[in-house]
Amino acid sequence: MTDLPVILKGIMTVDDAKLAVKHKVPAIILSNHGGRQLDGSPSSLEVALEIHEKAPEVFKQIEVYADGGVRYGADVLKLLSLGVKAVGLGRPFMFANVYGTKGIEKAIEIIKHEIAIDAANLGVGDLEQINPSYVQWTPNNWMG
Ligand SMILES: Cc1cc2nc3c(=O)[nH]c(=O)nc-3n(C[C@H](O)[C@H](O)[C@H](O)COP(=O)(O)O)c2cc1C
Repeated sequence: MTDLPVILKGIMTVDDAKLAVKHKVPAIILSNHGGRQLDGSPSSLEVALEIHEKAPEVFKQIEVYADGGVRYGADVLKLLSLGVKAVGLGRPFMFANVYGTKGIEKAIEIIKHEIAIDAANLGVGDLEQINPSYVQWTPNNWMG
């Protein structure tokens, strides 16, 4: 076994997020595994929004991370504003890797730049200060 913290990836419901809190899991990753498994499954942003609406305390009780479909700085900011602590990107780096290390470095540079200018345009000088008031949320249309 390992002494490293074990966290749960693939959380897709409010109830499962609450169960993770109950069992004192150190962190969860909201993820539909890049939407590759189940066509029509909600995005991690929609799941984050549902947690924000139904059990916002979860974001304070446990570290919540998210991945899936994050492509632009604004995608990162939307997730962070809901209380997500860290965001993952999968395929963008996989594709950037066609150009090797230089491609990965360029992809990091682009997303960092987008996060910075989008945060500045929002008037957020410090990402620690971002919160749900920065986004006008619309209802989640997922009917799963
Ligand atoms: C080729 C490929 C294989 C993957 N295999 C797994 C896997 O075995 N287990 C898993 O939890 N997620 C897997 N994922 C999902 C990633 O871990 C991650 O959640 C996803 O790629 C993030 O979404 P994005 O690619 O839209 O950024 C895979 C993704 C890709 C593209």
